[in-house]
Parts: sequence; structure tokens; C-alpha cells
Amino acid sequence: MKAFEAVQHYFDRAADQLSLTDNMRTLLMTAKREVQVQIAVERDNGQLQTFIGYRVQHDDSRGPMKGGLRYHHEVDLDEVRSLASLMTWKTAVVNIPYGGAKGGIAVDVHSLSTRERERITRKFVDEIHDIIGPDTDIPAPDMGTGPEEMAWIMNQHNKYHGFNPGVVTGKPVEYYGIPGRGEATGRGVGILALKMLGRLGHKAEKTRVAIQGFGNVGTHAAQFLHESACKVVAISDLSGGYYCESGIDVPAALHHAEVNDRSLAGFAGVEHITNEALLELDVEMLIPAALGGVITSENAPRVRAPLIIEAANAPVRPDADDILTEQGVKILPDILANAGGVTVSYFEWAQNRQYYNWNLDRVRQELDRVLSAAFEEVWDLAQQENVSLRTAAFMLGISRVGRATVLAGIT
Ligand SMILES: NC(=O)C1=CN([C@@H]2O[C@H](COP(=O)(O)OP(=O)(O)OC[C@H]3O[C@@H](n4cnc5c(N)ncnc54)[C@H](O)[C@@H]3O)[C@@H](O)[C@H]2O)C=CC1
Ligand SMILES: O=C(O)CCC(=O)C(=O)O
Repeated sequence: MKAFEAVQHYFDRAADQLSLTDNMRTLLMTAKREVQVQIAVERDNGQLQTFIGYRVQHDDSRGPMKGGLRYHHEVDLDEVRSLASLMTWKTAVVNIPYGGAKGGIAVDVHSLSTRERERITRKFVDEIHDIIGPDTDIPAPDMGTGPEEMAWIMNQHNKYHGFNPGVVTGKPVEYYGIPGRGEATGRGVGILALKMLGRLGHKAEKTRVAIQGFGNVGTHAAQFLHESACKVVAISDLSGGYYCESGIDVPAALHHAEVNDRSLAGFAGVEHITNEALLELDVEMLIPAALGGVITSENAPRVRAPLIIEAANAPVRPDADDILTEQGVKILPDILANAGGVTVSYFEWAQNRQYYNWNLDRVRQELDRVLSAAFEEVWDLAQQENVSLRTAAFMLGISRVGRATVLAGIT
């Protein structure tokens, strides 16, 4: 099953529960616009190279479209389309005034120098500047991108359309960004993970956690949960997995990654495991925070964690979701679990529009408030309707988007 089909599957399950008509389903799941562009740049060695970039604008019935930009060699239109759709339901679940979009470039970021990344990013903006903007579609970071790329995007877009920092979020704090956007997705994962533990009657101190991915999301989730008394026993990145039964020294791991170009390679004093083995560890909480589609029908029967927090987008395939649900595993779905990032992006955008700076305390407080409200709504709906948290989250998102679409007038 391809990535978009998987989202369609989850959408349909919720749409069945809502008795949505076929026409409404088609209207809500069809992207408004899909753009594919050629990005031709000169490499540092003088050679010309062409990359393919995408921006899919899924839905704008609740506000400007919003979603990250992924730089990864596996990016393709189907993946971007699926992620754009997830953004629509995610912004609706946390009830912020946005629609959904996503973009990406098929490129191996590790093969690029900083200057090459800048040239590719600016060239991408040259190709799409007319369809993005603070009131239409606002990019942000995702896998393989961060504050640097966002600063270049703002600067390049402003050359065409005049100064406006609200065209993109996730910018460096000292360049129109907001304190707390860097940590927001991982912190949100942590906040919601603790809420899940509370509802399930588990104590943080008795919770062993395994986290796959040690980038923006994985590092901040690890730090938050470590500081909240959970025992992080495994972490991983592209270099492999690192396990310690008595608990990883999270501050040491964070420091190691910081001074080693964000890699855990060479992190000593722990057992080395594979990324696959990490998913099957005997832990109370599993947090996939890297790529999508990592839990499949093949490995799902071997997953031992009774609780999965989907920090990554779409880490659990639908057939695996069925197997895990059958096994009694509770899953906090991506469109709620990782919504902290886009929530703080919304604060950054609001700050940019007001020219009034927020401080970190205010950002954290508001993040907690938005995520807690969404968690309560999803949890209660799941109980009322006797459905999974994923189906409840999709139901909530689809209802809000559907209602706005109808109120706006369809024809
Ligand atoms: N950055 C953000 O604000 C948000 C990110 N997400 C999702 O969270 C996930 C991670 O994103 P970021 O942390 O931003 O990316 P990142 O690029 O900062 O870090 C990705 C991490 O995953 C690791 N990784 C890559 N391929 C891997 C593999 N095959 N096996 C194990 N580890 C692998 C990398 O080594 C790195 O540690 C993605 O699914 C993304 O869509 C979701 C919401 C917001
Ligand atoms: O911060 C944002 O606007 C979007 C983040 C994102 O791409 C995501 O939530 O998957």
C-alpha cells in the first residue's frame, strides 16, 4: 500500500463512522493543487545537476495552507500528497486556522554542502514563490530541513513580494523566528505521551522508552521524557540503534550529537542494536520519530510496547495498525502526537503578523493549552464512539474541515 492509499484508508474508516457521502469524501481528499518543478543548480564542482521538487496544497477551507518541506532522497509525489493531506487533518484536530500542504525535494541532503543546500532552496523558491505566501501557503521545517532553509526561503520570497516574515515558519529565533519552535514537536510528543500514561494508569518512573530517530523531533522528545522521569533505554539514527537497560545518559547523547554533526555514530558505553531491533524492544513506550512506514504487518506481531506515540508522520502502516490494535496496543496517532510543531508555527506566524515578540514561557504555556484541549477532545470522542484514537482524531479533523467547506459554500 502506497503512502497516500494509507491515509485514504484511515480517512475512509473515519468517514464511514461519520456517514460521509461519496461526493464529500472525494471533495475532501482531493488535493487543491499539486506542483512539480525542476530545480537545476550548479554543484560546487561546477557540474549541473537537476532535482525534482514538489508542493502539494491539499485544502484551504479553514485557512492558509500549512506544512513542512522535506529534503530526502525518497521524496516523491505520492508521499508529499499523503503528508499534505495529514496536515489538513492535523491543523483541524488542534483547531488552528490553517489548511494543509506539504512539500519536498528528492535529494540526499548528506551529499550537499551548505552552499549547495542554499542554492537548491533558493531555486525551489524561484519556482514556487507565486503559490506560497503568508495568506496562502506557509512552509516550515520537516525531515532534512531546519531554521537555515527557512531563513533562505523568507529572504528569497521577499525579493519577489516585499518584506513579510510570515511567509514561512521555523525560522532562526534571531531572524523573525519564535523561541520554542525548535523544541515544539518533540516537546509536544512528550506532553501528550505523559497524558497517555496518565489515562492508562502508568507512572512515568516505571516507563521505559525507545525512540527511533534522533533529529529535531527525537532529541527534544528524549530530553522532555528524560526530564519527566521516564527511562529512555534506546535511541537511534541513521548510524544505528543504541541501547542501555539501565537508561541512556540522554544529556550525554544530546551533547554527542551536537558536537558530531547531529550524528550518534561513535556514541560509546551502550549496546549497539539495529533500527529494526529497536522497534521490537521490551519497553512500555515506543516512539518512532524518523521515517514513515516503519511498522509493517511483518514486524507488528513482534512489537512488544503496549503504547506507541507516533512522533513521525505515518510510521504505522494500516495493516500493522490492525494487528497492533488486535494485540491491545494503544496508538496515539501522528495527526495529534506531532501537532506541537505546527501549533508553535502558528504562534510564530501570529507573532510575525503582530510584530510583537512572544517569550518562551508564553509559547510553552499556549502549546500545553492547545495540545491538552485537543487530547481531551480526541480521547472523549474515542470513548463515546468506541473507536481507536486514530479514528477519533480523523473524525474530529474531518468534521471541522467538512463543516468549514459547507459553510463557505461548495459551488
Ligand atoms: N520537524 C518537525 O517540526 C516535524 C517533524 N515531523 C516528523 O517527524 C519525523 C522526524 O522529523 P525531524 O526530526 O524533523 O527530522 P530530522 O531530519 O531532524 O531528523 C531525522 C532523524 O531520523 C534519522 N533517520 C533517518 N533515516 C532513518 C532510518 N532509516 N532509520 C532510523 N533513523 C533514521 C536521522 O538520522 C535523524 O536522526 C518525520 O517523520 C517528520 O515528518 C512531524 C511534525 C513536525
Ligand atoms: O510547522 C509546520 O507548519 C508544519 C510541520 C509539519 O510539516 C508537520 O507537522 O508534519
